[in-house]
Amino acid sequence: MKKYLWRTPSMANHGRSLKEVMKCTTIDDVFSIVQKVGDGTFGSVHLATRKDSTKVVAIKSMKKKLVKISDAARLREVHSLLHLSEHENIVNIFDLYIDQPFCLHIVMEFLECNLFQLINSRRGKPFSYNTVRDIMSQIFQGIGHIHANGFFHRDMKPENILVSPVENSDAYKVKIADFGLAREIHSSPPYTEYVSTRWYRAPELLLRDSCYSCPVDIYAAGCMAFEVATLQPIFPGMDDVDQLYKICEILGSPDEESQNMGFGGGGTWKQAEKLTRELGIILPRLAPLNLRELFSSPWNGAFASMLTELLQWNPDVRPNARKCLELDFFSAEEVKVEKPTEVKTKQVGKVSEAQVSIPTYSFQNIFTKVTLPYVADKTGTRSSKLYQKFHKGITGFKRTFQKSNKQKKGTKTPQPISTPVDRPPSPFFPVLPQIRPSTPLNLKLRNYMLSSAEYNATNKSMPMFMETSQSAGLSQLNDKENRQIRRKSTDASSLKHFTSGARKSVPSYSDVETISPTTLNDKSATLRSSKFSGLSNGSSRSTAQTYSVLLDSADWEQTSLWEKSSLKGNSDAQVTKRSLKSFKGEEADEKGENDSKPDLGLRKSSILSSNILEHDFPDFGVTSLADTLGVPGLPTRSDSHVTSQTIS
Ligand SMILES: Nc1ncnc2c1ncn2[C@@H]1O[C@H](COP(=O)(O)OP(=O)(O)OP(=O)(O)O)[C@@H](O)[C@H]1O
Repeated sequence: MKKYLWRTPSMANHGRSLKEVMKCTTIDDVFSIVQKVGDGTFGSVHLATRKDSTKVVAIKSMKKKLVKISDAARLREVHSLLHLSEHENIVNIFDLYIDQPFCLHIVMEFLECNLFQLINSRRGKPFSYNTVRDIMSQIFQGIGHIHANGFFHRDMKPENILVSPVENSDAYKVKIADFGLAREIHSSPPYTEYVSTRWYRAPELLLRDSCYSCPVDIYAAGCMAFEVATLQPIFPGMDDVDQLYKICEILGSPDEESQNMGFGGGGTWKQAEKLTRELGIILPRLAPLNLRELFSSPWNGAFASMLTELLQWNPDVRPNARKCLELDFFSAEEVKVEKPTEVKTKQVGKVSEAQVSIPTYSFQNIFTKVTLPYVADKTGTRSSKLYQKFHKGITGFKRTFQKSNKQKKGTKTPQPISTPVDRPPSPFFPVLPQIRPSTPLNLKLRNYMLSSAEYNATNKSMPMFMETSQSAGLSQLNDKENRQIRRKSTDASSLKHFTSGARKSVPSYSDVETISPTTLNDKSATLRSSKFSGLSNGSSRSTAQTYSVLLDSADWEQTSLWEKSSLKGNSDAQVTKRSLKSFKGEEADEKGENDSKPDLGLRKSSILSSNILEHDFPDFGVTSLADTLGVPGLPTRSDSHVTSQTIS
């Protein structure tokens, strides 16, 4: 069947409406598809060339078919693209095409990779101070333009920032892409509460405030600034609860008492109390870490101050994009550094008694154990290589694999480290093994786990994170299925409330609920009691200690092996697998019930809440479960959770 296309007139003049679409020829007549360069929740992106010229473009083909042509105008992405004027830090759109079964194609300028791929390609080698500044400045200029045009993006994350190296320089051209969630500032709230990717989700979104606006983009930019400088995410939460906990650990809790216990935290935010009460959760009371103390020079100056400004709990006090560009970080004179400055962090001294232990926040640790057999390019310049290869007519790029100089004769060639399962290998850069993020939480959890083992050995009950007996916490807001799961778990359990301000006996949490494993009559109880039976008697302490030592060693291969063997013979292996599948939303997918991929994070959060074990010990629980199935047990970046792309 011959497919016809409709296309808009040139997008050079923005502000046109889709009524002007024109019927034209088939897409194959216009473009030659070279290869796939990206795959997101809503669209797959291909590198292509126009047949009538050598022009290189990227074509994003939306996965969901339109029912009728006019539906295209209702898509957020199209709506915002049609209304945004051109800007050098916003990806430029050339044309929109709709073919006959009403599939929408967005033809746009092609950039070599996204910021996440660029960060990965650094293989642990930090960008220079000036490069970080340049990248962030372009991001803020782009955000400023979006906001000035009356929109906010709502899904700022490294994957949605496109980057191309500038020829003959170590600078990058940076452009914001993916307006699939963009919303008009002056549209009336309430807005969808569940938007944006978790790691970059602002506190107001995490706490389900339905009246949010541009500051969500500023907060996300703050998270990205940290990531560009340190090459690792600042808050890699495994679910929404874990996300909030990680934020509290670094920014301190948003109440006055906690903020007064340290310096340079995320400030106070009165609204948090109301929102948490409505959600039925209690935030842990943690003192802030002083971001300035985390970094070494020159990062501990204007850069750390900028982070403190951007990552504020209260959205109303976060600076707008224009003010961000006026911050010292951008206005200071160029920092002359011969070599890229490593973002080294040092151990922070005790801030207050409220913090049981303040961990060493060392970025160095996570890089030392990883062998990296891939090389990107001997010269380090990628742009020219890409275009050279491209123009020679090579349609696919093979990753180069080089023998290490240090390799001894006769030893085996190191094998490439497998790439993360949720991310296709980048065609341009080597994809590095997913490096286990290291935040203070890991260490805290270790301490918590050990102390909990000790605690449980005497009390024979498990602490439950953050939920009150009256509420189902964050999970309560989720879909019917999750409410059922929650009810099952709550009904079956006898919840007993006890408060313990003594964080030394049950570390990390101020208000803790206990739930007896013996009274839980569901799968999660079986799972949990079998999994943690070890922790409540003497022998299991050594298991926890072994695990702790392994984690300390940062030898993830050994740790993973140990985790696997510790699960061996577990009669609940099937339940475990099912549990993981359901938290990944796979069961629903298999049944075709999860078409629009709604609320995976909440689903996960909810199921984790009902299973409790992963909540209490994310490292212990989730990593083991995931490794059993052969998938990385890390919080994944792939969960961009949105309910709908159409304008409601
Ligand atoms: N213009 C472009 N040039 C090069 N690569 C691109 C371009 N646009 C998108 N990509 C690549 O494709 C990936 C997916 O694109 P995009 O984020 O627009 O899709 P999506 O379905 O909206 O994703 P998400 O799951 O974040 O909603 C990006 O992360 C990027 O790597």
